[in-house]
Order: sequence, then C-alpha cells, then structure tokens
Amino acid sequence: MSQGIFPVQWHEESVRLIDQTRLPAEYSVVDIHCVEDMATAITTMIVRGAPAIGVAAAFGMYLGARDFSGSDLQEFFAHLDQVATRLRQTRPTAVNLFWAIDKMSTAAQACSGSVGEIQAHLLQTAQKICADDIRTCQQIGAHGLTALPQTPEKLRILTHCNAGALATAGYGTALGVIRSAWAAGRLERVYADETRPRWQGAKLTTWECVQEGIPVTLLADTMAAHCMQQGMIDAVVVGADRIAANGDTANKIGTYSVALAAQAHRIPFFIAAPASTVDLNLPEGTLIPIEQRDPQEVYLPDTHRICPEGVEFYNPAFDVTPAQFIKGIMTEFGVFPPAQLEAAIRSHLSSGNQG
Ligand SMILES: CSC[C@H]1O[C@H](OP(=O)(O)O)[C@H](O)[C@@H]1O
Repeated sequence: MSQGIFPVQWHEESVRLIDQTRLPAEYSVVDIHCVEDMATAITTMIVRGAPAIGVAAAFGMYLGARDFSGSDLQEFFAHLDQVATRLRQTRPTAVNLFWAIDKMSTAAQACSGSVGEIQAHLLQTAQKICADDIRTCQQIGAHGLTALPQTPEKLRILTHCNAGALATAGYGTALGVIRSAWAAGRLERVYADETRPRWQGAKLTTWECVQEGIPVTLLADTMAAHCMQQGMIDAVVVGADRIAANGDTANKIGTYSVALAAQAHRIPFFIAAPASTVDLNLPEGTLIPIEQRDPQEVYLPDTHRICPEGVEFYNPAFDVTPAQFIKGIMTEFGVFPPAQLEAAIRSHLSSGNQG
C-alpha cells in the first residue's frame, strides 16, 4: 500500500506539484513559487482534476498575495483581485477552481489585520482547503461504498478518466470510492478507460492502481459498451468537474457515452464528487462552460502526428451527462439521486458546513 499520493503540497515556502504530464514514465515534482507559474501549471495540466486545481488555485492565491510588499490595505486587495483574475483565466469548467478562489478572497476580506496578518491567514486557509479535501474524499469513499451494488460477489467497476488521488489533494473521488471498496474486500477489478486525448485513464488511473496493487484492466475508449454487453461490469463510478443544480454533470469527454451504455445495460452509473463541485447557480447542465482545448492534444498525442495536415478539429475537454442517466451522486455527506441533490446541498450548507 503506497503511503498516499498527494499531488499538491505546501513544501518549504513553495507549492510542490507532482508533474502529471510526465507520469507514468517519470515521477517528478515541480516547485511553484509564484501565481503566474501556478496558472501555467493548471492550464498545461501539470496539475489537473477538479478538486486538485481548486487546491492549487487556493495556494496560487496565497503565492500572489505573498508577492505584495506594501502595507496599504486598499492596494493589497486591488492586487489580490488581479491575482484572482489571473487564476480564473486558467480553465473554465471545473467549478472547484472558482469555489477555492472565492473562498480565499472571502477569507482575506474577513481578516481584520495588517497586510502581513492577512497574508499569513491566507496561507492557513489554503492549507486547510488542502487538508479538508483529503478528508472529504475519504468521506466520499465511505458513503460511496454503501451505494455500490450489495452483491455477494466482488465488484468489477469501470471508471473514466482519472478521478483519483492525482485529481484531488489525495485519496480521490471516484477512485476514492474504488479504494474504499478495495479496502473493504468488495472489489474484484477496476476497468479504466484510456480516456483520449490526454490519456488520464491509461497514464494516471492505471498508475495509481498499480502503486497500490489494485487489479486494473486498461480499456480502449471504444470498449466500454462491449464490456458491459459481455457482463463484465457491475457498476460505473466517475468524477465530476461541475454539477448543475438539477444533477446534470460535466465530466471528462466520453463520460456521456459511458452513461448511455450503462443505461442500455441497466448498470448503475454514479458520480463521485465533493459539494464544492456542485454549482447551484446553474439550474441545468447545458449552461456549464465546456473547455475547448488545443487540437494538438488530438493529432499529436505523443511524438508523431496521427493524422495528415489539412484536417480540422473539435476538442471539447468535457461533456455533460443528463441527470436521467445518473443513479446517484456520491458526496462527503451522503449519496443522493439527482433530483434530491439541490435540497441536500442546501441543507448541508445551511448546517454550517464548508461550501
Ligand atoms: C476528481 S474530478 C477529476 C475530473 O477532472 C478531470 O479533468 P482534467 O483531467 O481535464 O482536469 C476529469 O474530468 C475527471 O473526472
């Protein structure tokens, strides 16, 4: 059992990121000292995954605040607004990024003290966001385990992309549920979609499973429906980047196809995500901003082009699975059918829990 995978850590006055663009061939880290480098790390997916980029943005807010050397509070907050604006420009879909930036801005506004005292408070706030995320993922894992099919046989769970420790501050959301099932002796095997064009399943989910001795089979993105038809899959659990108030969920491109196949084969399809991934300001999924990424990810996945010049491209990084295809949304405070999610979140927030 690995000692845990922590892709974003405060380390010797800088933020230490696992460089996820180099996995699985090379485990390396990047130390981030300023907000501009953190913004670049998010955009280039050195750090990726909705909760992980939220935690990274929180530390990015502190790094930017730390660079202010004056003592005038009005000038400090104007500077902090510029830092927030820069981080907001990095990636549009994962609402966790904006949730974390807002949380840091609110913490700064609520701190009555000198610039130095506010800067110190911001570091503490970012560190708490990081620690809370790991605990939240463990809670998602525990609740998610209770919602999985309660069969005597061990489960074969398919997942798409990487919603693991690498996509969070640690432990993972979908892969956190899978880790909890493994620890409970309820898991036979993970089936991991390769997840083109960035291959998060092939490169990251398999790496996490191998690190911890969890049996994993890598599937090409064309295989999920066939495996379901062959009776190889008992449940699907995936992560999320933004969940609308009605439960419509944006997740890695290809998730919707998996949900359609699961529905056709009556296989339970679950979303695993923290409350910070739910965007109650959006009534439904068609309003979720979908990131369009560089076509080079499609035609140049490694060192050689896979198609000729002259081809045009469409490279949406995410798609939206309508709530009707989702059996339950696994959160840190319970598992809810999409229709009950908004009320559950509002109740959770009104009882003083972090939002
Ligand atoms: C734990 S949520 C992870 C979520 O984020 C991934 O997107 P990306 O790798 O582009 O940041 C993917 O949608 C995962 O499900």
